[in-house]
Amino acid sequence: MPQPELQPRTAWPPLVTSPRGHLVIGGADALDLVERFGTPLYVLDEVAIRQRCRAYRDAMGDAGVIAYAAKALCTTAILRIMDQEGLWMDAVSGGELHTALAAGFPAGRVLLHGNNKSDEELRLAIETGVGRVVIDNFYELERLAAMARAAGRKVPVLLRVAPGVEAHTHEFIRTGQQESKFGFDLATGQALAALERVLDEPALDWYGFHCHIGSQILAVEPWEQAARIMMDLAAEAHRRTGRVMRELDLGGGLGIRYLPQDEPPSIAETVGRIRAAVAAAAEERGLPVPRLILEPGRSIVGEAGVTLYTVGAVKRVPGLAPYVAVDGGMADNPRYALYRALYTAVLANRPLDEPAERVCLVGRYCESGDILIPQIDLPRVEPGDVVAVFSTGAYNYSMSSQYNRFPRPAMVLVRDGEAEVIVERETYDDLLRHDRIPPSLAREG
Ligand SMILES: Cc1ncc(COP(=O)(O)O)c(C=O)c1O
Ligand SMILES: N[C@@H](CCCC[NH3+])C(=O)O
Repeated sequence: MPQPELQPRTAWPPLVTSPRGHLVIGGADALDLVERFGTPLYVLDEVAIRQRCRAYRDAMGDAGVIAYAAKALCTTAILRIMDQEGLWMDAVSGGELHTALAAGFPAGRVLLHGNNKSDEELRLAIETGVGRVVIDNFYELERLAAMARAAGRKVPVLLRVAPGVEAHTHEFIRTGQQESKFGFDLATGQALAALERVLDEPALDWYGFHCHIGSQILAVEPWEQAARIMMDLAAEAHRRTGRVMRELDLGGGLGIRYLPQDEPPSIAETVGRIRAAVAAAAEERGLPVPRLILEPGRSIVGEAGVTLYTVGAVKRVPGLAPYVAVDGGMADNPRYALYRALYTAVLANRPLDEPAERVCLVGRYCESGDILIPQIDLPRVEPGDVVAVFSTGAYNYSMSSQYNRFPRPAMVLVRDGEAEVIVERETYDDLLRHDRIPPSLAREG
């Protein structure tokens, strides 16, 4: 049988090894983490997260604010870090807002998103005084206005617009196209109609427009294009209403490195070029430069995360790439199943060994699509090896499930070799927490 040509061991992520020859994450020996906390284990490098927060803040300077998109990874400890780093936060549900409040995150620095916000969510936003409600549609606009009036509040708002920018990313994570479910349509004039309605409403305080073009974007041009489109809208709004847009929110979406060959633009370059594009577009249209808001999620926490798994069964069939099954899978990382997203990995217990075979890394869920990495070159894998999958900090835990009744993994935060649990490993009893056997099913006798 012809053997595939194996890729040499990757130089990225820069592999740091311990004196025992194991992978080091945030100064900690990965095998020590496994011994203490078990697998599967989400490991987050605190220093890497804080560095990215600072890179964003430094690049933004006094031009605006960075609102961490909590959908990428939302736990109280993570939001505490975002608060300490002086970021705002983008919450997309009552649950994320509740998590923020539980973490002591100031409501005044929260933006509330959502294309179908419930009355309860709008009420919570009004009562807690969130910094901005990003209105998505007319139905929400009228309900928010009525609730704000009833509460005697003036609610600060942004209007979300579908700008018609096509970002080159998976269609399921593209959001800026005209036919998107999110936001007021630009082409048919709905965005301006919404603005006129908001300006008529004393209980709503209009700050500006918002758009988000997609996620895992690896070029800056789509934001530059969005900046021009949104400033055209601001100019038209000014002509029609005489009102100046004070803020422009261009959403999140900067991509990260999942594979060695991925080359996302840096945070500094991305924010610098977006700032320049907004300033130039404002000047060309004779408008003041609006305060800029960006909402990065993945690019803050994605590369800071590594998931550790223990290898169990290895199925070797002549003529087929071996299946290497680990003790997690699509329920802790559904991104291959959802988007065919690719990852890279090493054996954490011997990361410097040269690859010896091309394997398919699968999970333990009862689905053939339960694949973590369809093809990866690894040293000859044995049961008991520990696999480290890189760049799992974003949209892994936040999209995890208890499918097949496997409890969710724990999450630890590491810094300078010290590890602390920030999400406890779920137990079998946790799986039963919301189950009820109703009286009609109670056993007789
Ligand atoms: C409105 C909005 N803002 C911010 C984000 C964060 O995106 P990312 O994690 O790609 O930076 C998203 C998700 O794509 C979003 O829908
Ligand atoms: N969940 C997606 C990104 C969608 C972001 C939310 N608008 C992912 O894992 O890539």
